[in-house]
Amino acid sequence: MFEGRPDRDAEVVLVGRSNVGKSTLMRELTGHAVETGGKPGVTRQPNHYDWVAEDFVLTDLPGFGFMSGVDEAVREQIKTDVVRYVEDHADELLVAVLVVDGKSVIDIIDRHSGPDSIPYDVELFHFLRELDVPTVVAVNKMDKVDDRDERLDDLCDRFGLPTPWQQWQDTVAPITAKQGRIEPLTDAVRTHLHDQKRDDLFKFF
Ligand SMILES: Nc1nc2c(ncn2[C@@H]2O[C@H](COP(=O)(O)OP(=O)(O)OP(=O)(O)O)[C@@H](O)[C@H]2O)c(=O)[nH]1
Ligand SMILES: [Mg+2]
Repeated sequence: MFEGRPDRDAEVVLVGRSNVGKSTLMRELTGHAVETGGKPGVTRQPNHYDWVAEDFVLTDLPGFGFMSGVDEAVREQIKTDVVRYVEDHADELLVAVLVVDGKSVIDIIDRHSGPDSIPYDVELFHFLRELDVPTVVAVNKMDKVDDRDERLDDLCDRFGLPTPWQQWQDTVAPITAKQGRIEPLTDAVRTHLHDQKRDDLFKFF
Protein backbone atom coordinates (compact mmCIF):
# COMPACT_ATOMS: atom_id res chain seq x y z
CA MET A 1 0.00 0.00 0.00
CA PHE A 2 1.05 3.54 -0.62
CA GLU A 3 1.37 5.55 2.55
CA GLY A 4 1.82 9.14 3.61
CA ARG A 5 -0.89 10.88 1.64
CA PRO A 6 -1.51 14.34 3.13
CA ASP A 7 -5.03 14.81 4.44
CA ARG A 8 -6.57 16.93 1.68
CA ASP A 9 -10.04 16.99 0.14
CA ALA A 10 -8.97 17.99 -3.36
CA GLU A 11 -6.37 16.21 -5.46
CA VAL A 12 -4.99 16.04 -8.98
CA VAL A 13 -3.08 12.86 -9.73
CA LEU A 14 -0.55 11.91 -12.42
CA VAL A 15 -0.65 8.25 -13.43
CA GLY A 16 0.91 6.21 -16.20
CA ARG A 17 3.55 3.71 -17.19
CA SER A 18 7.11 4.00 -16.06
CA ASN A 19 9.38 6.38 -17.88
CA VAL A 20 6.64 8.33 -19.69
CA GLY A 21 7.64 11.59 -17.99
CA LYS A 22 5.28 11.93 -15.02
CA SER A 23 7.95 13.28 -12.72
CA THR A 24 9.24 15.62 -15.42
CA LEU A 25 5.71 16.97 -15.80
CA MET A 26 5.44 17.27 -12.03
CA ARG A 27 8.59 19.34 -11.98
CA GLU A 28 7.17 21.61 -14.67
CA LEU A 29 3.95 22.10 -12.74
CA THR A 30 5.46 22.68 -9.32
CA GLY A 31 8.87 24.10 -10.10
CA HIS A 32 10.25 21.66 -7.54
CA ALA A 33 13.15 19.34 -8.13
CA VAL A 34 11.71 15.87 -8.57
CA GLU A 35 13.82 12.84 -9.22
CA THR A 36 13.54 11.84 -12.88
CA GLY A 37 15.61 9.40 -14.79
CA GLY A 38 16.53 7.61 -17.95
CA LYS A 39 15.64 4.28 -16.44
CA PRO A 40 12.04 3.26 -15.75
CA GLY A 41 10.99 2.73 -12.15
CA VAL A 42 12.56 5.81 -10.66
CA THR A 43 9.49 6.69 -8.61
CA ARG A 44 8.47 3.90 -6.22
CA GLN A 45 6.31 5.81 -3.77
CA PRO A 46 3.90 8.66 -4.53
CA ASN A 47 5.39 12.16 -4.61
CA HIS A 48 2.84 14.40 -2.93
CA TYR A 49 2.98 18.16 -3.26
CA ASP A 50 0.76 20.08 -0.96
CA TRP A 51 0.57 23.63 0.26
CA VAL A 52 0.05 24.62 3.88
CA ALA A 53 -2.68 27.14 3.13
CA GLU A 54 -4.47 25.13 0.45
CA ASP A 55 -6.77 22.16 0.73
CA PHE A 56 -5.13 20.64 -2.31
CA VAL A 57 -2.53 18.02 -3.17
CA LEU A 58 -0.84 17.18 -6.46
CA THR A 59 0.40 13.60 -6.63
CA ASP A 60 2.89 11.87 -8.93
CA LEU A 61 2.21 8.14 -8.62
CA PRO A 62 4.77 5.42 -9.30
CA GLY A 63 4.75 4.13 -12.85
CA PHE A 64 3.60 0.67 -13.77
CA GLY A 65 4.71 -1.72 -16.48
CA PHE A 66 8.28 -2.60 -17.25
CA MET A 67 10.93 -1.38 -14.85
CA SER A 68 14.57 -2.32 -15.01
CA GLY A 69 15.73 -4.39 -12.06
CA VAL A 70 12.25 -4.74 -10.61
CA ASP A 71 10.77 -8.19 -10.49
CA GLU A 72 7.36 -9.23 -11.66
CA ALA A 73 5.75 -9.49 -8.21
CA VAL A 74 6.78 -5.96 -7.28
CA ARG A 75 5.52 -4.63 -10.60
CA GLU A 76 2.17 -6.33 -10.10
CA GLN A 77 1.99 -4.91 -6.59
CA ILE A 78 2.60 -1.36 -7.83
CA LYS A 79 -0.14 -1.79 -10.43
CA THR A 80 -2.56 -3.01 -7.77
CA ASP A 81 -1.58 -0.14 -5.46
CA VAL A 82 -2.15 2.44 -8.21
CA VAL A 83 -5.61 1.07 -8.94
CA ARG A 84 -6.44 0.96 -5.23
CA TYR A 85 -5.19 4.49 -4.73
CA VAL A 86 -7.45 5.98 -7.40
CA GLU A 87 -10.35 3.89 -6.18
CA ASP A 88 -9.87 4.93 -2.54
CA HIS A 89 -9.51 8.61 -3.41
CA ALA A 90 -11.95 8.87 -6.32
CA ASP A 91 -14.13 11.33 -4.39
CA GLU A 92 -11.22 13.70 -3.81
CA LEU A 93 -9.82 13.42 -7.33
CA LEU A 94 -10.77 16.53 -9.32
CA VAL A 95 -8.74 15.44 -12.34
CA ALA A 96 -6.58 12.45 -13.24
CA VAL A 97 -3.80 13.00 -15.74
CA LEU A 98 -2.94 9.77 -17.53
CA VAL A 99 0.52 10.35 -18.98
CA VAL A 100 1.59 8.32 -22.02
CA ASP A 101 4.69 8.39 -24.20
CA GLY A 102 3.53 9.66 -27.59
CA LYS A 103 6.40 7.94 -29.33
CA SER A 104 5.67 4.42 -28.08
CA VAL A 105 2.10 4.34 -26.77
CA ILE A 106 0.44 2.95 -29.90
CA ASP A 107 2.96 0.12 -30.29
CA ILE A 108 2.67 -0.78 -26.61
CA ILE A 109 -1.13 -0.78 -26.70
CA ASP A 110 -1.22 -2.88 -29.84
CA ARG A 111 1.30 -5.34 -28.43
CA HIS A 112 -0.84 -5.85 -25.32
CA SER A 113 -4.20 -6.03 -27.06
CA GLY A 114 -5.75 -9.40 -27.56
CA PRO A 115 -8.98 -11.31 -27.31
CA ASP A 116 -8.56 -11.67 -23.52
CA SER A 117 -6.37 -8.72 -22.66
CA ILE A 118 -6.76 -4.98 -22.41
CA PRO A 119 -3.59 -2.85 -22.21
CA TYR A 120 -3.11 -1.15 -18.82
CA ASP A 121 -3.28 2.36 -20.20
CA VAL A 122 -6.62 1.72 -21.84
CA GLU A 123 -7.92 -0.18 -18.83
CA LEU A 124 -6.94 2.60 -16.47
CA PHE A 125 -8.55 5.22 -18.70
CA HIS A 126 -11.87 3.38 -18.69
CA PHE A 127 -11.57 2.64 -15.00
CA LEU A 128 -11.11 6.33 -14.17
CA ARG A 129 -14.09 7.23 -16.30
CA GLU A 130 -16.19 4.58 -14.57
CA LEU A 131 -15.24 6.17 -11.26
CA ASP A 132 -16.40 9.53 -12.70
CA VAL A 133 -12.96 11.05 -12.36
CA PRO A 134 -12.43 13.58 -15.18
CA THR A 135 -9.40 12.26 -17.05
CA VAL A 136 -6.94 13.92 -19.38
CA VAL A 137 -4.52 11.83 -21.45
CA ALA A 138 -1.27 13.81 -21.55
CA VAL A 139 0.50 12.58 -24.67
CA ASN A 140 4.09 13.40 -23.76
CA LYS A 141 7.37 13.44 -25.71
CA MET A 142 5.68 14.95 -28.74
CA ASP A 143 9.13 16.33 -29.68
CA LYS A 144 9.90 12.76 -30.84
CA VAL A 145 6.72 12.38 -32.93
CA ASP A 146 6.71 13.33 -36.62
CA ASP A 147 3.22 12.32 -37.69
CA ARG A 148 1.44 14.27 -34.98
CA ASP A 149 -2.20 14.26 -36.20
CA GLU A 150 -2.03 10.66 -37.33
CA ARG A 151 -0.55 9.57 -34.00
CA LEU A 152 -3.16 11.43 -31.99
CA ASP A 153 -5.98 10.00 -34.11
CA ASP A 154 -4.55 6.50 -33.56
CA LEU A 155 -4.51 7.18 -29.85
CA CYS A 156 -8.17 8.25 -29.87
CA ASP A 157 -9.00 5.11 -31.77
CA ARG A 158 -7.26 2.88 -29.19
CA PHE A 159 -8.97 4.68 -26.29
CA GLY A 160 -12.38 4.37 -27.91
CA LEU A 161 -12.77 8.05 -28.73
CA PRO A 162 -14.10 8.94 -32.19
CA THR A 163 -11.61 10.80 -34.39
CA PRO A 164 -10.51 13.47 -35.21
CA TRP A 165 -8.54 14.07 -32.03
CA GLN A 166 -9.06 17.82 -32.24
CA GLN A 167 -12.58 17.45 -30.85
CA TRP A 168 -11.13 16.03 -27.59
CA GLN A 169 -9.10 18.98 -26.36
CA ASP A 170 -10.41 18.44 -22.81
CA THR A 171 -9.31 14.79 -22.91
CA VAL A 172 -6.26 14.53 -25.18
CA ALA A 173 -3.37 16.92 -24.56
CA PRO A 174 -0.18 16.62 -26.66
CA ILE A 175 2.77 17.98 -24.65
CA THR A 176 6.56 18.06 -24.42
CA ALA A 177 7.14 18.22 -20.68
CA LYS A 178 10.91 18.28 -20.97
CA GLN A 179 10.76 21.57 -22.85
CA GLY A 180 8.00 23.01 -20.71
CA ARG A 181 5.48 22.86 -23.52
CA ILE A 182 2.48 21.74 -21.50
CA GLU A 183 -0.18 24.33 -22.27
CA PRO A 184 -2.67 21.93 -23.88
CA LEU A 185 -2.62 20.00 -20.61
CA THR A 186 -2.98 22.99 -18.30
CA ASP A 187 -5.86 24.25 -20.48
CA ALA A 188 -7.61 20.89 -20.24
CA VAL A 189 -7.06 20.61 -16.47
CA ARG A 190 -8.40 24.13 -15.98
CA THR A 191 -11.53 23.27 -17.94
CA HIS A 192 -12.23 20.37 -15.59
CA LEU A 193 -11.47 22.46 -12.51
CA HIS A 194 -13.79 25.18 -13.78
CA ASP A 195 -16.56 22.62 -14.33
CA GLN A 196 -16.18 21.74 -10.65
CA LYS A 197 -16.17 25.40 -9.57
CA ARG A 198 -12.54 25.21 -8.51
CA ASP A 199 -11.12 28.19 -10.39
CA ASP A 200 -9.26 28.93 -7.15
CA LEU A 201 -6.84 26.13 -8.10
CA PHE A 202 -5.91 27.67 -11.47
CA LYS A 203 -2.77 29.06 -9.85
CA PHE A 204 -1.30 25.57 -9.77
CA PHE A 205 -1.82 25.01 -13.48
N1 LIG B 1 12.21 13.59 -25.49
C1 LIG B 1 11.55 13.80 -24.35
N2 LIG B 1 11.94 13.15 -23.22
C2 LIG B 1 11.25 13.38 -22.08
C3 LIG B 1 10.12 14.26 -22.06
N3 LIG B 1 9.64 14.27 -20.79
C4 LIG B 1 10.41 13.42 -20.08
N4 LIG B 1 11.39 12.89 -20.84
C5 LIG B 1 12.45 11.95 -20.41
O1 LIG B 1 11.88 10.68 -20.09
C6 LIG B 1 12.63 10.04 -19.04
C7 LIG B 1 11.69 9.62 -17.92
O2 LIG B 1 11.16 10.74 -17.28
P1 LIG B 1 10.53 10.68 -15.80
O3 LIG B 1 9.88 12.01 -15.59
O4 LIG B 1 11.51 10.20 -14.82
O5 LIG B 1 9.42 9.53 -16.02
P2 LIG B 1 8.39 8.91 -14.96
O6 LIG B 1 7.13 8.68 -15.69
O7 LIG B 1 8.32 9.74 -13.73
O8 LIG B 1 9.07 7.50 -14.66
P3 LIG B 1 8.82 6.54 -13.36
O9 LIG B 1 9.15 7.33 -12.14
O10 LIG B 1 9.73 5.40 -13.62
O11 LIG B 1 7.40 6.11 -13.40
C8 LIG B 1 13.67 11.06 -18.60
O12 LIG B 1 14.89 10.74 -19.23
C9 LIG B 1 13.13 12.38 -19.11
O13 LIG B 1 14.12 13.33 -19.35
C10 LIG B 1 9.77 14.94 -23.27
O14 LIG B 1 8.82 15.73 -23.33
N5 LIG B 1 10.50 14.65 -24.38
MG1 LIG C 1 8.69 9.29 -11.79
